[in-house]
Formats: sequence, structure tokens, C-alpha cells
Amino acid sequence: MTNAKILVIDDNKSVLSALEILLQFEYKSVQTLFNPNQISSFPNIKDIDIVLLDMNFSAGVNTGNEGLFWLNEIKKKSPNTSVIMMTAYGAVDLAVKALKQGASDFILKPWNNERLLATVKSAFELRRSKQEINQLKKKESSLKQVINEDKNNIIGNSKALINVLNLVKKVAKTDVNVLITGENGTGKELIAREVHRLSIRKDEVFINVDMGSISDSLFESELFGHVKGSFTDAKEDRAGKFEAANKGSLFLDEMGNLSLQMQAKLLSAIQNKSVVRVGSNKAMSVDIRLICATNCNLEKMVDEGLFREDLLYRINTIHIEVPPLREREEDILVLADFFLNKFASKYDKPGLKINNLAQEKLMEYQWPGNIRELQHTIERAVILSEGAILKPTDFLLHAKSSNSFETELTTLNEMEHHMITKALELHDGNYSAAADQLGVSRQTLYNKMKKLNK
Ligand SMILES: Nc1ncnc2c1ncn2[C@@H]1O[C@H](COP(=O)(O)OP(=O)(O)OP(=O)(O)O)[C@@H](O)[C@H]1O
Repeated sequence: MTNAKILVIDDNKSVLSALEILLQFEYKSVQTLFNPNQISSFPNIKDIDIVLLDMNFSAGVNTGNEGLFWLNEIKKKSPNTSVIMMTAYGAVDLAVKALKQGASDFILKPWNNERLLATVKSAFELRRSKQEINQLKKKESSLKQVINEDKNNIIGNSKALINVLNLVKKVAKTDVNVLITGENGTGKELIAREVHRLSIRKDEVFINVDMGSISDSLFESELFGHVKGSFTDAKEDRAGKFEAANKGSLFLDEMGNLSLQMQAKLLSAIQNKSVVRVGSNKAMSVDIRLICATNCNLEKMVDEGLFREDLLYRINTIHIEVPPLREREEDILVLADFFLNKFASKYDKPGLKINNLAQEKLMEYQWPGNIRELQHTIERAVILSEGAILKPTDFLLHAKSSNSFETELTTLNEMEHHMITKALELHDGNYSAAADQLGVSRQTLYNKMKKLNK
């Protein structure tokens, strides 16, 4: 027995009782109305799943207009109830009119029992699917809201960041493909989400794919989907990321890690604006806004034959470069404060402050890992802190360098040589100041320089 509520409205009592008997075998609740005027006072019409509605009520009149009138009344009170029209004077144009005005289907009298039951059954299934779709839509939109609220907290007021955000504002609405470059941890993903949030697609999904973590063998299935049985682990049909992002934005991170073979497959999907699931031969069109990101120099990779030039042209209609944190010093303490508050509340340590010396230490550091490193450094300091004031020793920083020359130094002598040169440059050749900065006496500095033949 199906758990559905049916209402039959007809001015012929023998029709009402025949349908009541027939439908009661299949459906849990069957109610009848002899006079359609009772619709307005009918309790809980919104709970009714299916209405079977006669088209002609006044004796002698058979234009069907009464039925259309009551159809509208029911739809006004309960838009999601399915209404099946019944008439003894079946005419295609009347059926089309009723369907156009929102009826789900049409039955001719005298009816065939089996056909009538099949019509009611499919109308009920349609109603159930519509209810599920509505619920899913509500869920989806609240999830999207959570995602958008959570991720778009771009902190900082440096000129470099403001320039980036201004560019984002300009390009977001245009729907062109965007390439975001910058060192690791500079906030490329955050910028990509901002492009989406300010775009015409903001109410649709933002799908994020880390290209660096997808193996060549799973690339097509992950991005384009697969059909059941197309390979051993394909237990059921699955949509790929392109399909999932349809109507929204697709963010492809770590683009520099793609093999040439994968680049070719990606290019074809982008060019054709369609994908073919693995194991299928049917192309499905997709409407996506592509946002790509990388910390690699793709132009250089093109010169070296490691990246396809045609793919680069496709993805970088607009190029946004996110500057490293060391080039936007004004943001360091603002971000540090932001993360301090965030983690102080997360770890229940209210009122934490960073003292001046510690602030200086944070300002002087080069932040090779950029904002992600700053975030982790503050989190670690908050977790390990014992007092309310965070001091320099609370911040564990790596050697003060991020530049490749320094990280390439291999011997202690090379390192000493480099540090002494840097200190002298910084203090315009003043030995005492340089020695002070290096934490050695003036004499030790002389001795070391002699040893290094400086
Ligand atoms: N301006 C900012 N304000 C607040 N948080 C930021 C900002 N920029 C980056 N972050 C945070 O720093 C972390 C790293 O940012 P994100 O993942 O966007 O960087 P990325 O450049 O994409 O890194 P990767 O290249 O490693 O993928 C994230 O937790 C992000 O929320």
C-alpha cells in the first residue's frame, strides 16, 4: 500500500464511489468531494499528493472551463499537489490547455482501471521526485552559503593585495578563464573563491581539484567521470568534476604538475566545452568557468617543452599574480592579529597579545611559506603559549631566508661567507654593526673574514 493522499472531486456520486473503491486498494488515504466549492474550505489541501479533478461540474455545460478554474484554485493553494484532469468529453485541445495550466495528466471517462492506476502512480512518483529535488535544492543552497561565508575572509590592506582584489573585481563578472599564479601559501585558492563569489555564477558550485594529487591513470575518470563497468573499480556510474561543476566554477589547482598526456585531454575538454565519461561514447556539454592556479612558471615550462602552449593560451585569458607575503609587509601584522584571534578563540586562550619584539621578529622574517606558514606559526605559538603575552621565543621560525641562493648553499663556510657579506651590505660596511647583528664580537668577525679570505 502506497503512503499517499488522494482526493477525488466529481459531481457524479457513482464516479466518486467507484474511484474510491478502486484507489483504496493501492493508496492509504482516499477522500472524495461532491462539490468543488468545498475546495476552499478543505482542510490541509497542501498535504494532498494527487487530486483527480472532473472538468465539468454544472449540468449541461461541458466547456471544461469549470475544471480549469478549479485546477487554478488548487494550484494557488498547493502548487506542489499533482492534479489529474478527468473528462467524458475528451478533446486534445482541452487536455493541452489543462497541462499548460499545471495539470500533471489527463484521463478520459469511461476509464480503464489499469490505465487510471498507472496514471495516478506516475503522477505520484513525479510529485515525490519534485519534493526530493526541492529538498536537495534547499540543502545545496545552504551548503553553498556556508562555503562562501567560510572561505572569503581575505585579510590585508597592502597596496599589492588591494591591486589584486581590484583586478579580481574587474574580471570576476566577465566569465573569462583566469590563471592565478604565486608562491605556495600566498592565497591563490582564496583568490579563486573570490573570483567565483563575485561572478554571475556565485549561486552555483565552486569545485576544487588538486591536479597534483591525481594520478595519470585516474585523471580521466576523476575529471570526466565514468560509466559502470568501464574498469575494475567502476562499480557504478559517476560524474566527473567537470560535470559536477556545470553552471559553476571549476578550480584546477597545481596546474604545473600535469603530464603532457593529461594536458592534451584537458585541452580537448576545454576546447569542446564537453566531456565523455570513461567507457561511454556520448559527449556531454558542460558550462563552466575555469579558474586555474599554479606556483610554476608556465611560460618557462612552455619554452622547455613541459607545458602545451595552446593549453596555456586557453587558461590564461586573464592572469592574476598573487605577491608573496614578503612583498606586502603591511599585511604581516594584520594577518598575525587575525590568526591570533582565530586560534585564541579556537584553543580557548582569550586576551593573547604579541609583544613588540615578537612583532619585529615576524616583520623581519621572509616567510618562504607565505600566509600558510604565518598561520601555522601563530597557531603553534598559541597552543604552546603559557602567558598572555607572546614573546619572540614563542615563534619558531626557520632560517631567515627564502631566496634560492641561500637554500642552495651547501657548506658551513659558504653559509658564513654569505651571512657576513649580507650583514656588511646591510650596515654599509660598518664592522661593529655587522658583528652585532651576527651575534659575534668584532674580533671574531675579523678572524672569520680572514679565514674566508674576504
Ligand atoms: N589574505 C588572506 N587572509 C586570510 N587568510 C589567508 C589569506 N591568504 C591566504 N590565507 C590562508 O592561508 C592558507 C593558504 O592559502 P591558499 O590555500 O589559498 O594558498 P595557495 O596559494 O592556494 O597555496 P598552494 O599553492 O599551496 O595551494 C589558507 O588557510 C588561507 O585561508
